[in-house]
Amino acid sequence: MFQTAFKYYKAKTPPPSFGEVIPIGSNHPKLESVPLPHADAKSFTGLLPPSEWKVYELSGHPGLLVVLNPFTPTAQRYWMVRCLADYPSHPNTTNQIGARQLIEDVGCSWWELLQTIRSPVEQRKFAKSLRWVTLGYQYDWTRKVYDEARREAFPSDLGTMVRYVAAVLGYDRFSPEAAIVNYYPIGATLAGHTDHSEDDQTAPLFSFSFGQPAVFLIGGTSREERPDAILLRSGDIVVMSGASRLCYHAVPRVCTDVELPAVLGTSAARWQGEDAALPRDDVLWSDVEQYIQYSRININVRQVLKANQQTLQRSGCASAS
Ligand SMILES: O=C(O)CCC(=O)C(=O)O
Ligand SMILES: [Fe+2]
Repeated sequence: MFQTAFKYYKAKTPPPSFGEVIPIGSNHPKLESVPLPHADAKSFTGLLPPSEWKVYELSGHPGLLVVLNPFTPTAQRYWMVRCLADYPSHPNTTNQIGARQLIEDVGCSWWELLQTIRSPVEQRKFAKSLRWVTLGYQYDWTRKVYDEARREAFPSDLGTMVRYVAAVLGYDRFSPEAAIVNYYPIGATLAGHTDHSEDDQTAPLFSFSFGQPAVFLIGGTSREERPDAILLRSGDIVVMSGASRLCYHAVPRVCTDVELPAVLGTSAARWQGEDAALPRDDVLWSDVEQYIQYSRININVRQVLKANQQTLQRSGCASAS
């Protein structure tokens, strides 16, 4: 059932109908509003006051929470810039092995390397080939484990923001220790999987989406269960907690607004406006904006260790899925 839905939403011809895709923030019968445990929390720069957040639980998927974009446009740009200009830098690992060595040898960032490519065609090709960066505990994709020997500092701004969001949602003890930043050029997909490499599989996953919209499939603990499809747009947050923490999920489609019902408006409205401040003055917003017009970025944050656990248990650890 999961694979059938994945193939349906991935298909180019014929393209899928979005009729059954649940838009966050709508009056959809499957979106149950949940009251915030800490709606009175004091505000945090770049986020709306929690009393204004719209938080839902997806019916049939207990623990699967979605927060309608609580970010200001300036904060959206801030996180996009961090994901492009800062995070793909040494010592973080990226999928671009060749570039990774160059970045380490030359001591530049991925973004700086991108700017040195003069041919627009080659530049876009290089930009589109960035698919992931790991933060904090670096993930070993081959062995499907985190590596105690490669525990890097978790970016403090991201850690602070995630801890705040977690606390507002009632997860005061959540500790951000690893993140996978996923980069999806339009048309890219992420196949069905569960995330079970963490020693603590009870702590929720926090997933932040920026840029172009995506269809996100959430199923059950087996691939036989029929998934639901939700539409994630820039700034939306997904929390996989409780019974949904170990459920199958996938991203079968990253698209542009043109493919979506017009009532949803334009994604760019979520990151345009306010002052044009950027976290770094060596980054041109127009370059970031160009990238984000054909891409989605997802920051997927995990707690790896159990409460009071100091280091990874080398023996345990997860097998592939
Ligand atoms: O891109 C997404 O929304 C999901 C990413 C994901 O599931 C993962 O990184 O494990
Ligand atoms: Fe995942």
